[in-house]
Amino acid sequence: MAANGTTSLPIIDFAKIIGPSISRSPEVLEESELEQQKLFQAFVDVGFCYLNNHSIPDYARDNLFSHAKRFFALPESEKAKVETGESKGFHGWFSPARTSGDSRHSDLKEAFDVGKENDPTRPNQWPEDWPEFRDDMNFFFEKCHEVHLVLLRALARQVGVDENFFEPHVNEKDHFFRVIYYPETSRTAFQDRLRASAHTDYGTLTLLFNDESGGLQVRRTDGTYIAAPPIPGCAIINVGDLLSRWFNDRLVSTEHRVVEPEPKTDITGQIPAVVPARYSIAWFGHPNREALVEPIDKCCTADNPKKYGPVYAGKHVVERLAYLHKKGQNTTTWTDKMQRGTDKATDGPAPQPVAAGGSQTLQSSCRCFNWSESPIVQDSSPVARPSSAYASPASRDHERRVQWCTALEASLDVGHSGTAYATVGCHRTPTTCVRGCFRIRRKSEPEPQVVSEHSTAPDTDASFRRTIE
Ligand SMILES: O=C(O)CCC(=O)C(=O)O
Ligand SMILES: [Fe+2]
Repeated sequence: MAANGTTSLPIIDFAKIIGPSISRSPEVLEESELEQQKLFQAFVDVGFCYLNNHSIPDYARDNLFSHAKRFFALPESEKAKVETGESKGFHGWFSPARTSGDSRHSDLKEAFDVGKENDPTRPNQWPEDWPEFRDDMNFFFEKCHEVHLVLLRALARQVGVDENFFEPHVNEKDHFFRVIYYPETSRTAFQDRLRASAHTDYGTLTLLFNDESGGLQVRRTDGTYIAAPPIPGCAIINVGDLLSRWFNDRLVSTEHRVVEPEPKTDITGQIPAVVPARYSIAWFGHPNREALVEPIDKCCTADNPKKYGPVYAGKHVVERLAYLHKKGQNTTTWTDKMQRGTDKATDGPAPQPVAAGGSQTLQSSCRCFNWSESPIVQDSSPVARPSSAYASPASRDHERRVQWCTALEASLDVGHSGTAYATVGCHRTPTTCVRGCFRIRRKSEPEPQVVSEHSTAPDTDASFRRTIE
């Protein structure tokens, strides 16, 4: 399935958009306004564009490509030291094994994923003794955040809302940043598999930086794909599902994929049997985990009535990441099953009942934080666990506990507001609570019930039962 067709994605000039930050002459203002309209229209028409003069230095991109080459060339045993997973906050090395949900069709790739640095709820995992890798990724991460903010402001203006509308919803920088490696592969492998199967991105805007290999394709509304080859100096920007939802689908979150690059003959005139490796850098802008994403009123009209209810960004993203990790990298199944438009639910099933007593039976859909470990989501299986598994060392102080509760709420309950609850809790005061789990209730639920034999005192600390609006 070779990539073919020429691109018709619009090229947007970022320098024009930010022109008024340098000069407020009428020409510059007008040029900026026109370019912002062009950006908006590109996202209405195809959900993708090239961004020229994006202000992120070439050296920063090149540094990341160099790190990526070195990282992915490490022995598996080294990469495995920072392997990702749900319990690792989805940060770290995404191994080829993780793409083998169905090895006949799984993607031909691996990746290295990080979020913002110093996130207590989802710490990044970095390879040892390699501070430049960390620093260069973090630098790039911040630059992308800035560019993305400018673009969001431009988009907000186009629908007549305050240009800072999105800012408070993305200021936590809960973004997802990945360098991707598509190994050298035989051409025949592409008969059954792609480098990245068709998917939409999850968040606000994605900033994509490709090497020269090619192979990215973007789906048009008529179902055909067009090639989006790299253009020197340009990033590729596309709309994610949550931004599309905010705009009530006026902006489209478009399926895309990475296929076999256009075959090139070698000096003997033959098409080589092997396709060289490909690298790319993908920065996925995400709303804050607690952001409630709901169509902007101005985008809901008689012609385009409101299509979605509110959804927590964290829920959307975490569920999709979990799905990706469980099923392998081939996300087509998700796209089929949870196509935007059918994934409208805002509330999931009621919280699972939990057995009280010396051991807690956790339903498969429940998740639990383990207080004795760093505050990251733990998968819990439907097995009885001794309550000691959740015992929190008494030495942990109140502040840490509150921080942990907030983290839990943000990345677990909000992240799984439809399906997963931290169910068991001691609702005693933080100073006397000796257990690591507690229950977060949604506003629609009754007051938390005391379910543990430890919970004889009333819950007096609001931080333990912050209501999810
Ligand atoms: O590598 C690419 O060009 C595209 C990657 C992509 O679409 C993704 O990871 O979401
Ligand atoms: Fe993508």
